[in-house]
Amino acid sequence: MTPGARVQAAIEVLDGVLAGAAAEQALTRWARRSRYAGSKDRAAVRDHVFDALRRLRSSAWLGGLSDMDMSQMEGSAVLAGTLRGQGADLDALFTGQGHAPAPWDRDPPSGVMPDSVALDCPDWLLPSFRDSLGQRAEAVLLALRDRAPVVLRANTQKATRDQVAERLAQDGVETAPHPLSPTALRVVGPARGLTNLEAFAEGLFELQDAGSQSLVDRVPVVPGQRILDLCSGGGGKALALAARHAGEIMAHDADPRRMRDLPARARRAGAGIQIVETPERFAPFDGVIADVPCSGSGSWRRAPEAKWRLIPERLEALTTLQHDILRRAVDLTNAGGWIAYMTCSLLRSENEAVVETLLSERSDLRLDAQWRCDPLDDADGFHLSILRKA
Ligand SMILES: C[S@@+](CC[C@H](N)C(=O)[O-])C[C@H]1O[C@@H](n2cnc3c(N)ncnc32)[C@H](O)[C@@H]1O
Repeated sequence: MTPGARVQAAIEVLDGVLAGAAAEQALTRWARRSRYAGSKDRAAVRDHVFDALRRLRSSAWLGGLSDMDMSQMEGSAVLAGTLRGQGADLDALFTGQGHAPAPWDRDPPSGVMPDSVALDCPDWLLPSFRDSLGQRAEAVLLALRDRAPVVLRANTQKATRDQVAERLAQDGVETAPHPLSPTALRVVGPARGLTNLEAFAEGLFELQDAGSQSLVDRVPVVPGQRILDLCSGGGGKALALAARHAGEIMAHDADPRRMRDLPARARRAGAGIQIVETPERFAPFDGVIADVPCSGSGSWRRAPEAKWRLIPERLEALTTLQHDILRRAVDLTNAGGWIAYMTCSLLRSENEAVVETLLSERSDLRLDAQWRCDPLDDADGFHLSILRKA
């Protein structure tokens, strides 16, 4: 495909996303009906779509649209604005020749771009970001407009981080140690096809953000403890814990389908993780990880459409669920045990506020530690509170 044809394909995918389709599904559907597209074409179209979604509001503005709801935007204007923001030569891409889009001549609106447009933040969320992050808020919002780094977790159950780095180097993948975790390796340069490597099949590494690894590093587990991962999903946290904990680890999720990859991942990693349907039957636990569902605002670089789909009612419902799950985690923990409350959110209302409410309700709990990171640490945004039950 020519560069212009890739842009046109991305515009069509974006139009679907703006009309309400999930980005991954819209991309898959396009790839299915575009058998002529090779892997480089698919990667280029994907990059265009995700670059545009990370900077949706400012791109629409730069493409000549006034500030408007995403459902009213046109993919062509959004992508023209994204490319304009990247300094691309629009005349060379929007040629109207072959499969390339028609020439683009709309200028950005006159006047100053409003703050929330320039920061690519929904209006209603900007005060919460400022309240949650203080002086870091604007820099973090700007960082959320860029691509996330690709970071691996060396599976230290099988090899040291240096050995994994060396093995990857032999396969042409250059990495550098990430300062946030002793298991984290940041991929330097192109990062496609990592999961096709033999080193991956052998369980030498997993893809996992450095912040996520650092959360698990900070869990106060001691040898022999019996641990529950209450919201296990694909098992990212449970697998990271298993690499450093020789003790029983159980995994649960309200939606068992979310755990379907966990047995294969655990086998590959050489980890023993038991999936349990009713954790209460095995309670009490020495430690419970509650990696609760959240806005995902800390990982909007990886799932940028979530930023635009979040609405106040959904955030409120999530906060209620977070309270409920944390209460359950406390009930599942034995006296003297710990609860690790985790989110990939940057918002106080999902993090400190949830923990403060619980502490005000329960006199048998104390807060042992709190930690957070954000994209300015070269990681996704995460929160961790370690609670101890008396
Ligand atoms: C942030 S994700 C977990 C990510 C996972 N721990 C990892 O590191 O890969 C949150 C998970 O919580 C699950 N969940 C939602 N409501 C729940 C509930 N009431 N109890 C337990 N799990 C729940 C969701 O299905 C989702 O898989």
